[in-house]
Amino acid sequence: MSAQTGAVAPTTGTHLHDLLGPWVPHQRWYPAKGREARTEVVGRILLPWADPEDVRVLVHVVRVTTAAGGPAGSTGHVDVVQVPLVHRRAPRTGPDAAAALLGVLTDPEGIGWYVYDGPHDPAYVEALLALLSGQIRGVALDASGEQADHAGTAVGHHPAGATPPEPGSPARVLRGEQSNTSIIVEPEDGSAPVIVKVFRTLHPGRNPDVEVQASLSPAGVSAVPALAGWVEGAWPASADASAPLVSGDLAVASEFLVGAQDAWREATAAVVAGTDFSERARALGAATAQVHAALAEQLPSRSAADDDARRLADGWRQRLEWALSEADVLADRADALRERVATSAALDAAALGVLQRVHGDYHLGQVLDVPGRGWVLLDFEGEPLRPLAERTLPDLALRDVAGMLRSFDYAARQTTVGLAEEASAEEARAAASAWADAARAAFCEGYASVTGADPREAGALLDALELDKALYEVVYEVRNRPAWVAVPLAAVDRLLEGSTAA
Ligand SMILES: Nc1ncnc2c1ncn2[C@@H]1O[C@H](COP(=O)(O)OP(=O)(O)O)[C@@H](O)[C@H]1O
Ligand SMILES: O=P(O)(O)O[C@H]1O[C@H](CO)[C@@H](O[C@H]2O[C@H](CO)[C@@H](O)[C@H](O)[C@H]2O)[C@H](O)[C@H]1O
Repeated sequence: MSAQTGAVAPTTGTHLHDLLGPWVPHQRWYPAKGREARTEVVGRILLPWADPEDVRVLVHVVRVTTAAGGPAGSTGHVDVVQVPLVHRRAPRTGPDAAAALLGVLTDPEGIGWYVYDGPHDPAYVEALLALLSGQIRGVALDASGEQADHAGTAVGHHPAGATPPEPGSPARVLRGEQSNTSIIVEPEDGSAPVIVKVFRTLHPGRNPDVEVQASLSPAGVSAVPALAGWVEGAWPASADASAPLVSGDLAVASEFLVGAQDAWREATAAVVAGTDFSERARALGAATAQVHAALAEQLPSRSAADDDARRLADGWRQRLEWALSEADVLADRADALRERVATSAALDAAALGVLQRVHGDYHLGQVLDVPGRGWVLLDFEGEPLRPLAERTLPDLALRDVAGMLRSFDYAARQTTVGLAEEASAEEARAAASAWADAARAAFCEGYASVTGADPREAGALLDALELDKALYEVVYEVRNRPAWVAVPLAAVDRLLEGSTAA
């Protein structure tokens, strides 16, 4: 559970793949965890910052092709990931240098290069800041390492009035559970600190995190961090020399919220201490409703049509089949789940109301408690396991409510994972359940205090969205944290038995 370099012994090789092959699968952001996959470098972008004779900052674009099959018969697919590396003629010194070393690469001239994980190497961080402030542009390299014809392969932007930190400002990689890799930059010249999120899985088109921050922060919405800049890139669609370029965002920079504490930590501390969280959950419900209102105002929104109802229902059915193919722990429940989803999928567009841009992967880890500012919502990228095109479609705001209700359940019940079957464990489970019920109810009340409608009135629709989320979570846990799969699995069972809506 770390965004830092995975613990892999450095290797040596004559091809970059010799180093990437053993290292990439151990990284937190590797999209094919636990499955058979092939990795292939399809593009390289040189960030011309350091002296290229001694230090080369290279962003590698790697295609990860996951094989079909596996224990539950999952379908294969392709992910494109960003792997920034720094190649150095001499080894780097410093506290985290050894941990960030992938290995030593010997080039065709017999010259050795020490290859480091970019976010943990100051040369990459400096180049990233130089990109953001427009001091450099990335340059595409072809397979032989020569400059390729493709223009504009990495270009930084920042909003008028924002001043990205100067290259060389002190920086550190955020440690913690993350799908991407974030670097906190705290300039010494008194200018505003920023957090730069380096996207790991790349997608064509505007990243929703960039889009949402660019729309909400100028509109004065303080419950979302201000945008400080972004880096747009272009990379070949495949390793074929004639492959067309695909463009999309490589990184986003936001104001760094100093002294903030995330809601997951606050909530889990409250569970452990047995403290009531209702007041905080109520405020979070109200903040969520306010951000939903701003998203509906700033980005496209419309009344749901019959097509939308069909799309939503198809989405639930597909999600269930995907979850069944990915997680064999669901196999025993397949019939009951198909029956439940078929019932929920008999939807009427009128019951859906308005569709709008939503957060899409809303949970307690996506919210910060900022001193003097209250709850601030982060990470509008949507679910990392869902295709990007789907994540930006107008959707039900209720999906985010369901996400946060699931998260209160997680916060409470993860404390009881692994407890033996004894009386004290039963008591702990009952206390966790009561805590979750109270937090879920308060969140809905807070939401209703802004919109005038309590999300629980949506009844079966809210349950269907929670079930959809819990199925996603089962797959997420199977892939990332198998010890926690019992948490969403218990929710699947409760939802199959009846409603769990608070
Ligand atoms: N603007 C910010 N200020 C302070 N901390 C932040 C900010 N943005 C993100 N973080 C921290 O980084 C963590 C990961 O950020 P997030 O955008 O959710 O990344 P990911 O998409 O990789 O999960 C958050 O949980 C939070 O602790
Ligand atoms: O990395 P992201 O924040 O984009 O989201 C992914 O990872 C989350 C875990 O960090 C995962 O959230 C699940 O676990 C949370 C507790 O760690 C819990 O609060 C959430 O309710 C639960 O969904 C999220 O699903 C995944 O997309």
